[in-house]
Amino acid sequence: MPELTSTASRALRLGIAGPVGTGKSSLIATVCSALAGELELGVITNDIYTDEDARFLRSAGVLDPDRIRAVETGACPHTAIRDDVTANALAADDLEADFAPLDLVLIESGGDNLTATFSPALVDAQIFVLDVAGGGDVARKGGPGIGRADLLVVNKTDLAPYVGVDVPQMVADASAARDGRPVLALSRTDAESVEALRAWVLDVLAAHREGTHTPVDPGPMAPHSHSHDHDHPHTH
Ligand SMILES: Nc1nc2c(ncn2[C@@H]2O[C@H](COP(=O)(O)OP(=O)(O)OP(=O)(O)O)[C@@H](O)[C@H]2O)c(=O)[nH]1
Repeated sequence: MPELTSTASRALRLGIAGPVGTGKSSLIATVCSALAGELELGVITNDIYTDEDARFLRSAGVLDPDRIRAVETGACPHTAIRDDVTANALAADDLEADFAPLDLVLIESGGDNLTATFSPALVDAQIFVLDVAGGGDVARKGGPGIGRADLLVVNKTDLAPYVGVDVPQMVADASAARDGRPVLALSRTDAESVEALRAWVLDVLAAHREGTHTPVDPGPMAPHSHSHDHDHPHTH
């Protein structure tokens, strides 16, 4: 049985979760562009049956393609980040062994559900990503990731005028749902917001290294069913 790396000595493991299409892969590309000059980075993607997200990130040219690994999760992508994290933990350990010493490993969830969260056994901190195109109301509806992820990102703010969303109101609603935990309005086209994301990541990394950062469990996802798995439709 391979020995898992101790949390004290290893890279910060940062999970990125959120519904399909909210911009998780793009956010990872943005973080890599912003930090690749100063940190040693690795990326793990989770897809149901493909390595599509890993291929997108490799083609983005923001990181050595060998530092981007794909975990194919099968029918329940949230299981691999929450219930049995072995495949992801081993992929992170492999990346760290191959490119030692790494500072930061970003892990993208498969993201088929509004309430998917990472286990604190896999990641030290997690970002939950919403976008303005999903509507201003979604932040108010809550859920474990929206309520208790270490950072909530309201993404694609450049699209707000086109979808009729009031970004300050959406951020205020999200902040209220989070009891003051941080909320960041982000667009990859807004340099100031990208700088704020970079600063947040560096703050968490500094706390991780000092041993003052405590991983938090946002809580389990809501009961749900999988209709996309035609051979084995199921609820859990
Ligand atoms: N306008 C705008 N579009 C964005 C931004 N970030 C991402 N997108 C676009 O949103 C779409 C989805 O982005 P992805 O990064 O693939 O989203 P994802 O959450 O990784 O998607 P899945 O992996 O399918 O769950 C793509 O067309 C991106 O180009 C942004 O800041 N502004």
